[in-house]
Amino acid sequence: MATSVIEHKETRKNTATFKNTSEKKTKISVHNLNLFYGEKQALFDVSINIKEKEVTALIGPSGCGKSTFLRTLNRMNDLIDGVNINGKIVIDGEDIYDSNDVIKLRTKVGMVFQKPNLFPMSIFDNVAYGPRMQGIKNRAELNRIVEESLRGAAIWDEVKDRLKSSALGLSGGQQQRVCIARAIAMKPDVILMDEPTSALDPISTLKVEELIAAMKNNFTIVIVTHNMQQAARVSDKTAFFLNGEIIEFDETSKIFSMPSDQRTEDYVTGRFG
Ligand SMILES: Nc1ncnc2c1ncn2[C@@H]1O[C@H](COP(=O)(O)OP(=O)(O)OP(=O)(O)O)[C@@H](O)[C@H]1O
Repeated sequence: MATSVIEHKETRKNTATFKNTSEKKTKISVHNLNLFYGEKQALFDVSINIKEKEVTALIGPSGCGKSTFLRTLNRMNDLIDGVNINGKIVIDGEDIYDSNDVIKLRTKVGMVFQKPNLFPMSIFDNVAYGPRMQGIKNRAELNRIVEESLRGAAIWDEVKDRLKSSALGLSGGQQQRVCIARAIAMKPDVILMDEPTSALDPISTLKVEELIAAMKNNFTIVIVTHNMQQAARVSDKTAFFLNGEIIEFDETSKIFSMPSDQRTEDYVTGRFG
């Protein structure tokens, strides 16, 4: 009898612990977001809560608004003429469109693009570029940040003996990991990735995918991908976009095995897109 009470208590304790660790904080909260390129509406009433330290994949056919949505999260669309946005994007409790400090926002929400876009300078200078722009001049401090960031991007061992060489001499896959190191060097909370492996060979793709999986311990990651297997491999949650709307957003395992909407099912099973 006594044993069964203890067992019961143990079970309850374990359940409570499990519940606490599985409830992650919302990092990015998007409410009724609409975006127009001039007259043309590209996003329709998009609402989504993105959890901290998870990987969220954005999938959907070409032209459905995935990249447009991704770029709203660090206001990259502000750079495009004629863009109009309404709705709300709240990161850590602040509406990002309320502040004029876009530089602060882009420090907190970093970005990695489809093609590696390193500067024509050394590996070291590429990674140190952002911290230097922030005013860090101390050599030891810069050395530490560069090493830490390259380690964080799982490329330190490959480049540690050639930090002074041109970054453009690296392979495409290595360049993309240095781009990730360059993003990490700014100590962001969130990293946006727009099809980061679409220009890479399968082995480099695998390395970047492994890296993304490891990075979610430290960052909130939102990734646009056309590759269904990639979304299934790296992400915790998946949002399916169609014609500028989110049709379904759920656990990745559910989206790929038991989606609620027929259109999601048609897309993930390759019936269109
Ligand atoms: N700078 C722009 N000016 C005008 N229209 C744009 C601009 N960028 C994107 N669009 C339009 O907005 C819609 C959404 O495009 P977006 O690039 O966000 O889609 P996507 O889902 O990321 O596509 P893909 O998978 O092909 O990259 C498309 O109709 C596109 O033509």
